[in-house]
Amino acid sequence: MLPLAATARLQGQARLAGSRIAQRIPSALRIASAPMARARAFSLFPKAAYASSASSEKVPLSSERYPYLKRDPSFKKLSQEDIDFFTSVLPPSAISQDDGDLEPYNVDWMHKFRGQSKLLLKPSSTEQVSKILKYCNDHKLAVVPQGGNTGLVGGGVPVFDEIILSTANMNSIRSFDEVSGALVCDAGCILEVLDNYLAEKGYIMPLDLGAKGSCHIGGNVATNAGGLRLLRYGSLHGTVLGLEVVLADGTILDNLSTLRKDNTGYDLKQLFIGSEGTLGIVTGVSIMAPKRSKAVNVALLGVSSFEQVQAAYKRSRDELSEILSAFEFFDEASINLVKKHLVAGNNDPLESSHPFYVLIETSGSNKDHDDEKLTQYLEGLLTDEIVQDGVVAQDTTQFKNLWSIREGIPEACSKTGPVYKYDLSIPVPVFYNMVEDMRARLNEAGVIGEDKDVEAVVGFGHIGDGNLHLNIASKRYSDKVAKVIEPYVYEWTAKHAGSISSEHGLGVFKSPYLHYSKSSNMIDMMRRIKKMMDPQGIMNPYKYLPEEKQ
Ligand SMILES: O=C(O)CC[C@@H](O)C(=O)O
Ligand SMILES: [Zn+2]
Repeated sequence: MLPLAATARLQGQARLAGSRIAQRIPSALRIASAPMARARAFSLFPKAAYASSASSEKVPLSSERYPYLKRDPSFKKLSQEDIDFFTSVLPPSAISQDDGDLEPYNVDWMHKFRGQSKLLLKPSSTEQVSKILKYCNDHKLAVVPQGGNTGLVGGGVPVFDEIILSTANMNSIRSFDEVSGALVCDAGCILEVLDNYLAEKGYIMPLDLGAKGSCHIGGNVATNAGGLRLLRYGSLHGTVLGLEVVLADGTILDNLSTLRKDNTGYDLKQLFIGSEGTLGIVTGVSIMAPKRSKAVNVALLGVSSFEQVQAAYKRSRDELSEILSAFEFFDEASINLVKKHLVAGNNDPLESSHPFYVLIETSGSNKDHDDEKLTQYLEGLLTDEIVQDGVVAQDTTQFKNLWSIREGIPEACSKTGPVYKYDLSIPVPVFYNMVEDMRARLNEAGVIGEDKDVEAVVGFGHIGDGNLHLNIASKRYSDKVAKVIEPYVYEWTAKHAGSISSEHGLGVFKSPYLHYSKSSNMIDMMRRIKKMMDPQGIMNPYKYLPEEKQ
């Protein structure tokens, strides 16, 4: 078997019969270094943190954009007495009433949602969180919990004058068990910091997101973040072992268990995973870290149709199943935006453009074995003309560069202005019909183009998780555009028995549409749970559950 380097550049040769494959590989060998040099050009943009470069000044108030939202008059307005109480609990450095300080906490990173909070609290212990919530509950002061503020549905920023309770000062690792891999940490630990800590010990965080440099693990849990390797490690509903949560009335639910198996009573932690801060604040997390793989490979492939993307995925499950750790796809419109907005020059790791791209990652324990498996798989795809072209990363820099293209898509989409973002769970065979339908609808409405409201309609996502990301990158908000997209996108999803949010959650953006994915009995049950756990409704109001019709 040829070493992996031999397939560093895989050139599709449509007329090549299977028996002549051996002749093709040596020719691939000869050009192995050239495309990788091009791939290096993709390292030019920072991706350590999600950061929007545009000014946040022009972001309209959420209450203006969503006029149906009305401040609940039963919530108390802040008084000096309240400030005096918080000053007795927290040091001065952990309290801010300054509009300038509050700006990045009032506005989400996409610059789509703006709240009007006048108070930011940054407790550093669970006891402080408990005292704050008890006080807020007793005085009916509304609270929005906030982690790294990388959410995509306006769930982590206030709508009106809710007090912002940030977990930024709660960032200690409490314990790590090097035998079982159980990690216990504060909610405000940054995902990437945790992953780097575990890397030194030969472990890995079981989730990975483009926002890893900024997002907090508590926020990940509260939103049930999915990410790039859910295919391999499963969802947080499986990997979280225990949680410490402060309830609305200040009660501390201490369940930072590190047990893998615990069959005693209702599994309450599951209720908080994905509850978006509406039932309580996650202050501590216990999570199962898997062993870090010793051999990791990444390949980027150019594919001519979405049918072929599916064929490549199906085959990867047959041929790479035990080492497959990510299978992502994106369309040409996605890479075009990355090239236009994030990469200097018009570099491309592949020789020419393709309608679709697939990024495959394998993570195993035996490099030779994995190289051989991946090589066989890629050769098969080429022989059967499932892919047209491809590169395999040869070192860590190239590995990062290839991932940067995929991880850079959300940032590239937001470069010219607001993005209409949809994260849909729908059957993979109809994935791309959604994107094409939407493109056709917007074209027909005459809103796509250079001097029009919409810059591009892009489709990408986690094929292995059945999760499509549909992004409509725009230059400005427009009612006309919004009406072409919604409620069509939700109706279409419901028609295909899908979910209107596969991983980003509901927040303020999707809560009115919950009925497209959940029955009225289920929504009713959710309301009852909310009322039982937060009878005053102080926890992250105006979000998650649709407004109750009076
Ligand atoms: O911005 C998006 O629509 C997707 C963000 C994230 O879930 C991703 O998969 O990159
Ligand atoms: Zn995603």
